[in-house]
This record gives sequence, structure tokens and C-alpha cells, in this order.
Amino acid sequence: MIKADNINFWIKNRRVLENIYLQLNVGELKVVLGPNGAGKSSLFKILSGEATCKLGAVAYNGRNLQQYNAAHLAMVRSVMPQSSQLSFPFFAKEVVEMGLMNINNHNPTYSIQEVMLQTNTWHLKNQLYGNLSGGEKQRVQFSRALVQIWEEKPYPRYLLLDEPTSSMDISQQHQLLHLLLGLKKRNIGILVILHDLNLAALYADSLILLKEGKVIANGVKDEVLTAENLFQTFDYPIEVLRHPVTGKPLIAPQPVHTNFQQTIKSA
Ligand SMILES: Nc1ncnc2c1ncn2[C@@H]1O[C@H](COP(=O)(O)OP(=O)(O)OP(=O)(O)O)[C@@H](O)[C@H]1O
Repeated sequence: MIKADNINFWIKNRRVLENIYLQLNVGELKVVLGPNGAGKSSLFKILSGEATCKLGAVAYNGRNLQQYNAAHLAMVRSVMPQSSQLSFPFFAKEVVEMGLMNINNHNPTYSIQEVMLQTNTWHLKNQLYGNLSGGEKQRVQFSRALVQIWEEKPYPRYLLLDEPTSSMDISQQHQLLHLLLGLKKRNIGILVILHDLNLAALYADSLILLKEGKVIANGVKDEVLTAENLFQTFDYPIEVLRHPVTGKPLIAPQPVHTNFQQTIKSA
């Protein structure tokens, strides 16, 4: 389990995260939602170990994050940040192979091809990463993160993804989330930051709504995804309907012209 207790985080004397508690279990897909600037990426950096908080603590499998060295941490969690800059002209396949270098695995029981076929990137293997489209770059970075945890292990591991689908078309978005569902069965817990409420509604087990650094709601999907919680989080009127095929929540934002101001006043 990843356990975050009372996370408080300041950037330049401004508190951007306040008293955050969360738990991520293996077999769970947790989505973090919230408006721009809510603190999602800051929380992500603290959970992944990229940043440290003055107040509060993060533990992986019962052991404080600070006690892990980089190599050991790479064995228990894999990370896809919002953006990744590469200073050299790597081919797409070389970028994916970096996932193996992170865990010092020179002899994987699986092939890079196997993973890249799953993420629809194998045909891009010999293209320069810098020349790929935004969505293609994301799929390559996702592949790199997957390669790092693809091999089955007897201990719990975690995959952390910050807006992995933001540049992807609708088909690729759903394929990525579908792949995550498969990973849940491999003793892996997954935390994803998304802006697409409907992707969250279809695929998440649990959700955290964040606004101005504070948790508005945290729990199982059906309890968190209510019109009231969404309004409180986004200051925007959003209906929660039922998906006609899956029966899961279906998010229907109201268009701005339909009495938006009136709705805000009456809420
Ligand atoms: N390096 C920085 N210097 C100053 N302020 C920062 C810095 N990084 C983040 N912030 C501020 O911290 C707050 C939280 O930022 P964060 O990136 O965590 O938000 P977010 O929820 O991920 O937003 P988005 O949805 O737009 O990606 C924002 O107000 C942001 O302006």
C-alpha cells in the first residue's frame, strides 16, 4: 500500500497542499481530479518521491519513502510525469528501454516488442522520439513506465501517471485505461491524474477531488462522483447521469449559456 499521511506542501511560502491523507492499494485504480492549479501534480511529485514535504509522510509497503534509495524505489514504483524532456535524439525504442535501465534489468523475461505492441507503439520503434506527435510521445513514455513494472513480482508495486492521456485521441485514451485494468491483477496499484471526468467515471475504482490544495472528496467512485461534489470542486454545473451501456456514472457538463450564472447563485 502507498500511504500518505497529513501531506502539507509549500512552494515559495505558499501552501499548495493541506492535510492530505490517501491510501493506494494494489489492485486499485485511483484517479485524482481537480481544476488547474489544485495541487494534483504537486501531490504526484510528493507521492513519487520527486519532491519532499516539510510536514507529513509517504510510505510504500509500510516503509517511509525517505528510506528507499533510487534503485530500490524504481523496483516498487514506476512513474510517468506530465512531461519528459530528452536532451539527446533517442529513437522511440531506446526511450522505452530506459524503463529497463531504471531497474537495472539486462535480462528481462519479456520483450520490449511485447509491451510496445500493447501500447500501439511498435511501429514507431525506429522513429526519433523528438519527431513524434504529442499523443505518440505519450504512448512511448507510457510504454517506458510499463516496461519498468511489466515483469511479475511477488511484492506490491505501483504505477503513477500524471495526465497520461492529455494528448491522446479517444481510442488511445480508452486503450490506455483498459491496459491499466489488466495491470491491477498483477499486484499493482495505480494512481492517475486525469482531466477527463468521463474516463475517470468509466475506469476508476476510487477518486480524490482536489481543490486549492485541499481534498473535497475521497472515496469510492459512486460516492465521490456526485453533482454537488463536482460543482464544489470545479465551480461549474455538471450533471451525473448513468452510462446507457455500463451503468457507470456518465458526466454531462452543462453548456455555459444554460443559466450558468443562475445555477452558481442558487447552489
Ligand atoms: N515552481 C513553482 N513555483 C511557483 N508556484 C508553483 C510552482 N509549481 C507549482 N506552483 C503552483 O502550485 C499550485 C499547484 O500546482 P500544480 O502543478 O500542483 O497544480 P495542478 O493541479 O497539477 O494543475 P494543472 O491541472 O494545471 O496541471 C499552482 O498554483 C501553481 O501555480
